[in-house]
Amino acid sequence: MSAGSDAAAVHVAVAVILDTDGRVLLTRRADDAHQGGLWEFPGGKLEAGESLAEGLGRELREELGIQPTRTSALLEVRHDYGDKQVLLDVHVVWEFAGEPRALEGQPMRWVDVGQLREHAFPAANQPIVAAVELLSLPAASTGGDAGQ
Ligand SMILES: Nc1nc2c([nH]c(=O)n2[C@@H]2O[C@H](COP(=O)(O)OP(=O)(O)OP(=O)(O)O)[C@@H](O)[C@H]2O)c(=O)[nH]1
Ligand SMILES: [Mg+2]
Repeated sequence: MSAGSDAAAVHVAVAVILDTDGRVLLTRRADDAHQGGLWEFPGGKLEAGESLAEGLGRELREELGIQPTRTSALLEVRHDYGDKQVLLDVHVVWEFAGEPRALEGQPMRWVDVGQLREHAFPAANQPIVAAVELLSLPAASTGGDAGQ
């Protein structure tokens, strides 16, 4: 019937948030959430009638208390978890206002791009990690020296 269609997919705004050193902000999903206990890029489901920019801004305000001020589209990922289909609309947040705080009590950490693969992510995130590794970022963030 609707094979190949993603009409039933949940549309999710996902943010790859960078600091001035080119590190990436990760949060960990609650144990009882879908894909619980895994690391994620902050974000969440769009509400009815909401644009991507509105949804991204709302989710980052709710989860972290920040406001994105410079963003660009990175990629879209469609993934079927079996119990749920998602469309991840991924944007890079190059600049933001405010200081991120884990407002929902979620574990949160800044990681160098070279450390991303040390974290367990939902399966849909693998192409996101690969795309982030290809971004042009400060050399320190790509691992190797790891000096702070
Ligand atoms: N935020 C986020 N969601 C992801 C990622 N990867 C991934 O598969 N998802 C999936 O996207 C879906 C929606 O994300 P979410 O649970 O953050 O939505 P939300 O913030 O609106 O949560 P809520 O329903 O508790 O209000 C979940 O099924 C989640 O498993 C990711 O990197 N970040
Ligand atoms: Mg969320």
